[in-house]
Amino acid sequence: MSPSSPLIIALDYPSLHAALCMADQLDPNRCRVKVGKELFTRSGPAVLEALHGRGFEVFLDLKFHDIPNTVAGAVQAAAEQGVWMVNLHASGGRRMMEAARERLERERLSTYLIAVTVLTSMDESELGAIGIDESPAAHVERLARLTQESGLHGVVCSAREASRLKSLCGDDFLKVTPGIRPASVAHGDQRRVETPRDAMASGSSYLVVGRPVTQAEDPMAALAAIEAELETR
Ligand SMILES: O=C(O)c1cc(=O)[nH]c(=O)n1[C@@H]1O[C@H](COP(=O)(O)O)[C@@H](O)[C@H]1O
Repeated sequence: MSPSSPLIIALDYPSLHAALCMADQLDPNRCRVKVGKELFTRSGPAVLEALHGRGFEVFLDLKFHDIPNTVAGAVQAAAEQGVWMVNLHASGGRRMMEAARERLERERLSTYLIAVTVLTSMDESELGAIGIDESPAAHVERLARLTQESGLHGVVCSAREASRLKSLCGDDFLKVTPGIRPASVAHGDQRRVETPRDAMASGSSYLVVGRPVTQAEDPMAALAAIEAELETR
């Protein structure tokens, strides 16, 4: 059964063993998990098998960005391994996104396909330095529109943009929001952050939480505090 919780815990660990130690403390009925570049590069598909075997729905976060044919093949490979969700970069463009979506349709694979808009670690000055002269919010909007027109299920954005995207793209278009920081937790490399409660209030569909839980002195207490914060919304 799919968990009703919006929480996705980012298993950003340097080994399969470390990731599974955390997964074994988590309840697949209460959260989903995310496998990212570091863990997948080290452990490969074995980590997906291990997490699926424990009953978790897995978001494979490899943020594909390449020519359409290559990305379509990579998305198919991810979906064939049974992941719940996979992502690519919206900045790869419409043809790339359409090719990936069409491949999933052709193969009758039901994995959620979403696109990263503007990384939550980026602010306006960093966007300017790569030649994008609009605010993060405006650029997120532009890429979210393109993503929706390309037929994907939703986007990764910061929770700060979620409410605008909700009115622009509708309730069913997924807003997956990393950069979640409970009030007392350091922002680290994240720039466009929101607390768990405010992220849900602004229309996020799913909250991606990594270090506030995984690097906490007591990860399970940190997770329980976030769950409690969400319950009092
Ligand atoms: O696609 C993602 O998951 C992602 C997109 C984005 O814009 N920002 C972002 O932080 N992420 C991922 O979300 C997780 C956030 O982790 P913490 O900052 O530790 O909570 C990391 O695994 C990032 O790779």
